[in-house]
Amino acid sequence: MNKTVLVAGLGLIGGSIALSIKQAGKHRIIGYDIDSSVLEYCILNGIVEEGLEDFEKAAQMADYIILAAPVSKTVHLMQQLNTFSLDKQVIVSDVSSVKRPIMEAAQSLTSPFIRFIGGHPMAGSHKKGIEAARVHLFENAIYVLSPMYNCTDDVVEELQALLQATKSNFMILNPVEHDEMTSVISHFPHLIASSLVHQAKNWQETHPYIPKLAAGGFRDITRIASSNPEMWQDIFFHNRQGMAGLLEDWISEMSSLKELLENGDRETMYDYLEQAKEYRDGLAPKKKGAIPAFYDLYVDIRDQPGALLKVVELLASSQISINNIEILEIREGITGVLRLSFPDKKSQQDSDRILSGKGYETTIQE
Ligand SMILES: NC(=O)c1ccc[n+]([C@@H]2O[C@H](COP(=O)([O-])OP(=O)(O)OC[C@H]3O[C@@H](n4cnc5c(N)ncnc54)[C@H](O)[C@@H]3O)[C@@H](O)[C@H]2O)c1
Ligand SMILES: O=C(O)C(=O)C[C@]1(C(=O)O)C=C[C@@H](O)C=C1
Repeated sequence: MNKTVLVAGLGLIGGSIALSIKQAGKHRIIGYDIDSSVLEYCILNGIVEEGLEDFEKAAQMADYIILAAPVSKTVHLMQQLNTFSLDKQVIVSDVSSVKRPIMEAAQSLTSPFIRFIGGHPMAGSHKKGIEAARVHLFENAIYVLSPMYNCTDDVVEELQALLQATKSNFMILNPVEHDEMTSVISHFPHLIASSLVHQAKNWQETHPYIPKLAAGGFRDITRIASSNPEMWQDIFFHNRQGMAGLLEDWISEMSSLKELLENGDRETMYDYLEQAKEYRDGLAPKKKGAIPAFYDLYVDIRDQPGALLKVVELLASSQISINNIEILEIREGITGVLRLSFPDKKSQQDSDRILSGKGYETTIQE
């Protein structure tokens, strides 16, 4: 009989994990969420086989539990789990963006039936909720696991076998290493993105055309400021010491930059920008990591009605599969460029050849 996976918290992340496990077809999936309309949606759309409003009952049915609520709520769910009467081993994991509070809560788990392995899939979106869940969300992403001391290798391997359905790449990290690195590469950039938006908003009071001038650059660097405030305040709260430390670094870096600007030192400024470019270019999507491993091709489709359909048809007729399509606007409401993401370099290059052969202006993302 198939083992049962309980996903508790069926939003963007829990929903995406449930969808990928369901697609792999090896487990029975049940769901628990504090919001009954989310459970209804999941049942209606076949994301879970059963939705339960009683967490204890759901936990008793499960062989695996994935906790996918906001960080504070996940800590609370872990405390609840510890009081439940369980009668068989259950492997429990979470998806929280901060690991220290989770692993501290894990140390207080006294139930002999629970094996806890912290988890964090390093992919997501600025969207929230079950409607935003996607089966391929974690494909090629890093999935961090932090096993508790009482987890033997076979328990970790068993969880990995389940999460293999997400097609992500596992990395074992301790919670301290995890939090230090995600602070730099995920949490702090979010804080800065929000602060840039506030700066623009303040300037708008005296410069009313600011929003009209907000072009690609501002939109790219502030996309994540459109994320779920509830989730992010929780992350910042649980990682407030890390954030404060990074803010100190940042303020000192900004002071040096200010000096550089005031001194009009063009050569040093050039080096500063060049070094940043080199490092950023080295994070190219094809290198697996925080940025998903896709091979992108940009196709100019301005003034070409029906171009999306034509492009897809051309590639489909050559049996090329596309991982993702995004229509990038050159200006608000004006379609400019298609970003096509492919699973491998060959598909990217073949598509480039086919489309440029048909007169499309294409650019490969290096
Ligand atoms: N959004 C991202 O990009 C991202 C990426 C990786 C990890 N995470 C982590 O994933 C977790 C969930 O984030 P999300 O983006 O899926 O949020 P979300 O808002 O899309 O979904 C959260 C879900 O949890 C449910 N929920 C809230 N409290 C609950 C409780 N006490 N019991 C059961 N269900 C409860 C909500 O009803 C909702 O359906 C967070 O811990 C976050 O740190 C988020
Ligand atoms: O792509 C986004 O919008 C995200 O913010 C995803 C992102 C990140 O890369 O920082 C956000 C939080 C997570 O815990 C993991 C991934």
